[in-house]
Amino acid sequence: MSLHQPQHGDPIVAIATAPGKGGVGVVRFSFPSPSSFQAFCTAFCGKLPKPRLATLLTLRDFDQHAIDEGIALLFNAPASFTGENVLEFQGHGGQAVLQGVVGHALALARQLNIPLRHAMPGEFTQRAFLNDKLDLAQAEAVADLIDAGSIATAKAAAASLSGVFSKQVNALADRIVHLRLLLEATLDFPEEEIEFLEKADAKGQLADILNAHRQLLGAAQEGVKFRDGLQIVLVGEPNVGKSSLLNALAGEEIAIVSAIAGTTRDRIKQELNIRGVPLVLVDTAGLRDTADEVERIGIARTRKSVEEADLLLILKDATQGLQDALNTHLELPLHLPTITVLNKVDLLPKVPQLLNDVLPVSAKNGLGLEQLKDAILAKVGIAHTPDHGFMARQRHVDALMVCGQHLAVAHEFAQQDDRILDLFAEELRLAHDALGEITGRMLPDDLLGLIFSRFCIGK
Ligand SMILES: Nc1nc2c(c(=O)[nH]1)N(C=O)[C@@H](CNc1ccc(C(=O)N[C@@H](CCC(=O)O)C(=O)O)cc1)CN2
Ligand SMILES: Nc1nc2c(ncn2[C@@H]2O[C@H](COP(=O)(O)OP(=O)(O)OP(=O)(O)O)[C@@H](O)[C@H]2O)c(=O)[nH]1
Repeated sequence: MSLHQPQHGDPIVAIATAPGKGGVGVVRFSFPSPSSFQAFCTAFCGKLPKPRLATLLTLRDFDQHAIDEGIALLFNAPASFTGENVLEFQGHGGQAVLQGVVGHALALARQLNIPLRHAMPGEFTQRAFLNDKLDLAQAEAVADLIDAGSIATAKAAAASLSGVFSKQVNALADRIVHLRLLLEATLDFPEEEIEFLEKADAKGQLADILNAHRQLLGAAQEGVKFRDGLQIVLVGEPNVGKSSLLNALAGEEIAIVSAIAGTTRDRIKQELNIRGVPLVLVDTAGLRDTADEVERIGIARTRKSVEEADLLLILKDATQGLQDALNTHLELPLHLPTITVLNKVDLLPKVPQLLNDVLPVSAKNGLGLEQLKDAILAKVGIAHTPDHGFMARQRHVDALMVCGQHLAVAHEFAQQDDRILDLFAEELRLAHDALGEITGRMLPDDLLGLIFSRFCIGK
């Protein structure tokens, strides 16, 4: 964070590629002012590169020593990612080289009296948002795409980035606006209001809106699961094969995220994905009493994830029979969907006929695992294949919930025939505003700032 308040009007620079070594690394600049952009590019590149044409050049410091050889790519406003004037330098992917490039750029800008500074996290995307290149849900999808831990999650985020989610939000908003306009027009002619509204089928329109809202909310809730991972709680006596099942489920599908250095790995939480849907398996064996302070914190967290769980997997040992009582000291939420899994059926002479919701598997030889995966996704209501879903955040679901509450009140008003049209209209306005929070049309600046500050630098 810089000491002074960052100005949206400053030119910014950042290394756009991930820290570490890579074949190629990219330094990206965004300039609001075309004149300082031209002055800077000419000095920095030795000549002004042609827009959108890869230009090979050697960057030199003030003593004419080479800093790096690379490719410059220039985009004039507004046809760029940020909507401003953008210069990219694609150099060699080492931190010393790239930091050298940035350092030289800052020194050169100082000499030219151009207030170039390091970009804050998310600032490039924030500018794209401010310049109407992306709406807020799309900008958030940029961060989610980068964070995606599986191809399926990445596809869902890419769908949101391309506007699949935003389009549906906007379509719903348009329908509400249409009805609002009708109501406003009617308000001016109170004598004819009832007849007028009946003719225009205001109730029918509202029913359609409620329907569209319900579908969008469902899809968004699914989208949140794509993003945050489904919480699955695994319970079972010692030795029934919890670890074995986990490994078997993980197989080659173990989440890419868990391999990223720096993501803290709870022993009792395992991230994996099933058919590309991210899951967090919470092993309740970790929920024992302990005097250890750190462990206690971990346990408190685990308890919380149990409370928020989407599914309970009860694992039993087939050689022990189904009868044994589940001895768990956990108070498990009763409303949780449950699947009982009978493990080690390979040890039985034949696979038993079982009731619904009890699945025979063998973690050892893989029997029943595909059915278990189907059952898990079905139980938690992931109906869409990742190819058709989009990614969403809890923030979006919350806004859709608020929208739904206002639509429900509007619906009640619509059932009454006396003079409450203005209340009906007001509820529609509030429903509409809630949708505006998703696309960023109705969000205060500080909240916007908070959302973008969670991006990585250079994004
Ligand atoms: N080198 C490079 N690769 C990148 C990015 C980048 O900024 N630089 N991106 C950064 O995230 C992503 C691509 N996103 C981009 C989105 C829009 C525009 C752009 O220039 N848009 C203009 C022109 C559109 C056109 O030519 O069709 C515009 O919207 O007006 C560029 C990149 C991933 N790859
Ligand atoms: N035959 C057979 N053995 C299994 C199967 N699954 C697990 N086992 C064996 O059962 C034993 C216990 O398995 P684990 O996966 O360690 O069980 P756990 O529930 O994680 O055990 P705790 O960590 O003690 O709670 C091991 O010897 C496994 O090889 C199975 O499907 N078939």
